Amino acid sequence: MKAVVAGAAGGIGQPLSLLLKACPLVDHLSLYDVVNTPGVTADLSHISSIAKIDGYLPADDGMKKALTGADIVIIPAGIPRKPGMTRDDLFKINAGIVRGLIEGVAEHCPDAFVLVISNPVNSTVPIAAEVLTAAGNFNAKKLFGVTTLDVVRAETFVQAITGTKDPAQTVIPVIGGHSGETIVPLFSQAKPSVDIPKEKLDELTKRVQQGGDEVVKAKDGAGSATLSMAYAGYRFAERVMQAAKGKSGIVESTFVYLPGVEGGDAIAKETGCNYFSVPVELGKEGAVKAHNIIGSANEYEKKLLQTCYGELKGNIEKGIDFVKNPPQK
Ligand SMILES: NC(=O)C1=CN([C@@H]2O[C@H](COP(=O)(O)OP(=O)(O)OC[C@H]3O[C@@H](n4cnc5c(N)ncnc54)[C@H](O)[C@@H]3O)[C@@H](O)[C@H]2O)C=CC1
Ligand SMILES: O=C([O-])CC(=O)C(=O)O
Repeated sequence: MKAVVAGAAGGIGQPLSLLLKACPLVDHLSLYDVVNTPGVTADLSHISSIAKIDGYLPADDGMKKALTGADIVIIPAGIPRKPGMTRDDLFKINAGIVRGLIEGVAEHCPDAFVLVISNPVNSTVPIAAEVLTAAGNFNAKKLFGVTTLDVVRAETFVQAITGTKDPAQTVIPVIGGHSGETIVPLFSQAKPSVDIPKEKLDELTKRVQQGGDEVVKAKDGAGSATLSMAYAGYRFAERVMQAAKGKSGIVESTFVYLPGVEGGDAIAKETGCNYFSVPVELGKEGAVKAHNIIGSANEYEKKLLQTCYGELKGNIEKGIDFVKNPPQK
């Protein structure tokens, strides 16, 4: 299993690379960034784990060297938010960064699983799909927008109510997109079920929707969530790798191109969105089945979903348009 982190020297990239270096599922870890990869690579190379490690800068065909032979590419490259910004404000810079990296994926490792962390995820995943389609090798089963941090936050924040010892034992689907009101936690579908007092539900839901803002505000100009994102990104990557190696029964909420995944068409029809985060069953080939749990949402959640659809559709169209009608320089 060769794993690549693109944006490896950044706030997310470094701790994510650390977790992957220590992961027994990874045989070879390649780091890619436009700055500082030699230092991060040298540092991690002293860790006595299985994974062999190398790192590259753009010079001397660095992207090609990093991506060639990759089985999984995780992308946290791009600028993070500062207070007062929305994720959509990152589009101008990050859209081009993701497009460039995905062009590299299409050329050097078209069969790899691709996990997009770079914001705005609601638009960068459609960008990735369009670039891969234009290159003639888009496989929707292998392209994922990483929305695991929303799930991790829901698990964590609900603990104040459930009082469970281990928050990760409560599974809460978080569906929709990855920004503000497009993030829809379905606490009614928690397993085991949780009983949330009516007066606390709104506050809890908003905290999950605005979890990113909470960290941006606390970091006060020094960026957004990096450590919790590295944890969440690693958790999702680990599950994709476990499924690829044959482990069955893994289901994770992730942002996928619905028409390309079994069971996705009905969800796309119902939501009017071709890209949506839903619980997805993972297998050797990637996303093998999208679970439609929208019908089970309660009235409160259905209202949240109605708000989600309109904004998400606009974000998706913006990403598609960026590739189909590139802005003039
Ligand atoms: N999906 C999610 O849940 C989350 C997404 N994010 C997003 O992740 C992205 C990264 O955040 P941070 O690590 O905090 O930012 P950062 O600025 O600390 O790191 C980004 C890294 O990307 C590198 N980079 C820039 N252009 C590149 C290119 N063309 N090729 C390779 N590397 C390139 C930079 O040199 C830098 O090292 C942001 O867009 C942020 O909004 C952050 C938290 C959660
Ligand atoms: O809020 C941000 O900009 C970073 C992010 O996506 C998150 O923490 O969920």
